[in-house]
Amino acid sequence: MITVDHLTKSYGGFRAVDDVSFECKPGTVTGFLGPNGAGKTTTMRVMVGLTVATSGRVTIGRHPYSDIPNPGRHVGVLLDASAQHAGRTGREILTIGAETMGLPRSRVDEMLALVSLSETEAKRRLRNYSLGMKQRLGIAHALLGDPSVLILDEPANGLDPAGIRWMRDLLKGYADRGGTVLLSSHLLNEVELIADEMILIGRGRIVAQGTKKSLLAGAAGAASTYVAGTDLDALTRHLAEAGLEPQPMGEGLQVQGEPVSVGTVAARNALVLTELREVHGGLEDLFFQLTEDTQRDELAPDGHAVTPTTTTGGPA
Ligand SMILES: Nc1ncnc2c1ncn2[C@@H]1O[C@H](COP(=O)(O)OP(=O)(O)OP(=O)(O)O)[C@@H](O)[C@H]1O
Repeated sequence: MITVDHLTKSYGGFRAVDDVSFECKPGTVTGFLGPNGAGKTTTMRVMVGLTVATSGRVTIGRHPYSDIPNPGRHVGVLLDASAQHAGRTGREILTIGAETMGLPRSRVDEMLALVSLSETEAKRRLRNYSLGMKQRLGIAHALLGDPSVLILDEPANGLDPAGIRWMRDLLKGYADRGGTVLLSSHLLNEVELIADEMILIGRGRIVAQGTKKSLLAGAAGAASTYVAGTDLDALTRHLAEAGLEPQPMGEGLQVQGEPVSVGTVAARNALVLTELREVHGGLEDLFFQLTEDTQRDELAPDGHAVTPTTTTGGPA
């Protein structure tokens, strides 16, 4: 169980994470979603003791990460797949991790097999790894100590579609065996497929959280209708008169209203329809809806991005 309790992290006067609270439960994959700069990495860095919180706290299994002896045996962490010595081979990186945690060498071979890195690839130096290979190695490193909690920052970054499917199955299997997974992403459709629970963050604050179903159910106005017919001009006119705001979409129209309202307008005016279906905004639409006023980068009148005032000196 990961518990984030009223966590705030400020850099100077700028709040990168602003009073954030949530829990990640055993047996579930929690997706931590937000646009660039929303505060995901900062939250995860505080979780694993790399950044000191300004206020609030994070515990993993009721203990702060820094109090956990031999933490790699309890918490698997992947924050930056490139943050390893570029001159070491994949096998060397895993071997050092195994030695540090007091694990047998055989664990290295097991992990290489699990993430499908071949013997030849394992002998290559990290600087010659592709991004996807680095991610696989990072996941192997996170799983090395057979932890019960996984904290992964953008683990799908750089994976090809087959790699994403592989990771999805891996993490789902891990959660099904009782593991706790927190993974961040700004690519919502990836997380949508993996996560049981979602936490949406924008500008350092949580804007929504819950299961995918409950989030979509709570999204006002997410559903609209797609309609096409033999006389699109007449259809557009009658739908507009009925206040249904038709907009061209593909071969037909997208309408703000239920299919039954659209069908009724068509029937009253003897219009032939060739298609009529509800259009659901996915999680992505919901995400944009919820974060549209929390986008971190605003444009100055001259078109240059205005970035918040931050301080970078001193310990993070
Ligand atoms: N050491 C630091 N000093 C000053 N500002 C920082 C520092 N670390 C992070 N920030 C700022 O905090 C905000 C949150 O950054 P963070 O890396 O947590 O975002 P993120 O949600 O992980 O974004 P991304 O999806 O781009 O990785 C950003 O505006 C960032 O510039």
